[in-house]
Amino acid sequence: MTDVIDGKKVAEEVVATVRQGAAKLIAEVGVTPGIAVVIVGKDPASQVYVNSKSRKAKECGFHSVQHELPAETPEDELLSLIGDLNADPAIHGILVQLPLPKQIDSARVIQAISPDKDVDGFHFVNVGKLGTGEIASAFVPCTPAGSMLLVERVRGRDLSGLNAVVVGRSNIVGKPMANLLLAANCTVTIAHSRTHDLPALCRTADILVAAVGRPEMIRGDWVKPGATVIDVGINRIDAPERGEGKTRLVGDVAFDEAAPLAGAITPVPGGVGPMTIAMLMANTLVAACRTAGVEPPRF
Ligand SMILES: Nc1nc2c(c(=O)[nH]1)N[C@@H](CN(C=O)c1ccc(C(=O)N[C@@H](CCC(=O)O)C(=O)O)cc1)CN2
Repeated sequence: MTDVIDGKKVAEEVVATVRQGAAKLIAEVGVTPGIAVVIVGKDPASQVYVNSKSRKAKECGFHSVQHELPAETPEDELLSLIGDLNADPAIHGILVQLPLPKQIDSARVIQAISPDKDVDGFHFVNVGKLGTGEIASAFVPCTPAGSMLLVERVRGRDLSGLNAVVVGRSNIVGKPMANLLLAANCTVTIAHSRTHDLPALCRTADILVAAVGRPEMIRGDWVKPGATVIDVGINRIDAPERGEGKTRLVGDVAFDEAAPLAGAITPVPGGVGPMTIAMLMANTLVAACRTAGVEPPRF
């Protein structure tokens, strides 16, 4: 029987551990984990995500501040806010919601965040630590960190001897996910739009990670029987069968075709997505623990 991995449930478990860890840090050391969530503009999906992040932070017992800046905010104004947050001792984690409006250079903004407060794990220092296997002291990007936790639930922490194929080479998901799988001793291939015979390559994967952003691109006959399939895609498509103008979310994997072959598979919604926000809370607690010189819980 295929195991449909319940990302919501695992995310709730992570959040419960964070809540306990935060309560302990507050009670024993007097340090309240603090997060600043920054959004520029009014992209509706981004607004939903930042509101969820701020709400989840409060649920965890964090000090949480949300900065909502107008879409036309100049880059130097955002950089100045980041400078203030870097200097604020009550803030341990800074999150700038992506994408940013086009007048702002996202790379410059990310590199302006102190690596010690970079709970998104996008700063070169954290990218470099992950790439060189210094994972214990890095902040790992939330979506791949959460995806890895789901893989571990199915396969354990040591993935020696397993072939992993990551479809997608983004800095936010594909590359860090490949590094995490490599650190767990997988044999890893990163595939992308120029890869030849992608279906055949995917059929070699014991662990198949789809992070391409193309609705249902990965078909059922691309999946090796028994594989663990992690679908990172969140694509909104038209759903006329639900009524005029209706839409629905699908992943990068054709779930109905892939599920009968897979040993375990994440659904969309309810798979990797909820893990992203849970791991942001985990990274923020870790940031606060490091500042306080306290050992953080292991996730
Ligand atoms: N600074 C960042 N920006 C963005 C990140 C990020 O990690 N850091 N990731 C994405 C968006 N994102 C969080 O920011 C995110 C995406 C999806 C979900 C989620 O829970 N999805 C649900 C479905 C939600 C829905 O109904 O629309 C699911 O998959 O079950 C959480 C967070 C881009 N920007």
